[in-house]
Amino acid sequence: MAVEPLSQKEIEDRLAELPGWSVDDAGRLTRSYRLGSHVAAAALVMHVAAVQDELDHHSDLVLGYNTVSLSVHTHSAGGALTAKDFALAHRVEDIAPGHGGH
Ligand SMILES: C[C@H](O)[C@H](O)[C@H]1CNC2=NC(N)=NC(=O)C2=N1
Repeated sequence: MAVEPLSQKEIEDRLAELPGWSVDDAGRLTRSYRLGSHVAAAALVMHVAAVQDELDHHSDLVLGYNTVSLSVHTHSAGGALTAKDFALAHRVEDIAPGHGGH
């Protein structure tokens, strides 16, 4: 089933429920987390990767020094933001605190 682009209003409403997340200049949903160590950040990357495979929806996931950054849009919707991007963001929000991510 095709996934539809969200309207600007829908994006704004969904962003309001995701503190820390924003839409970047390229129109991608993005957030960076800070963690207690580089290994803790790497563990979060692995956990997010597993969630992304489960959802069959994948962000660009960047491991830095004690940081993890995600940006995501929906390739199959021509790079628009869709409900799939926000579903992934909520799942990441659920797991990040368990790794000390904030
Ligand atoms: C075949 C597979 O379902 C698709 O390529 C999936 C995989 N992960 C994806 N991730 C993202 N971000 N957008 C997509 O459209 C997408 N499509």
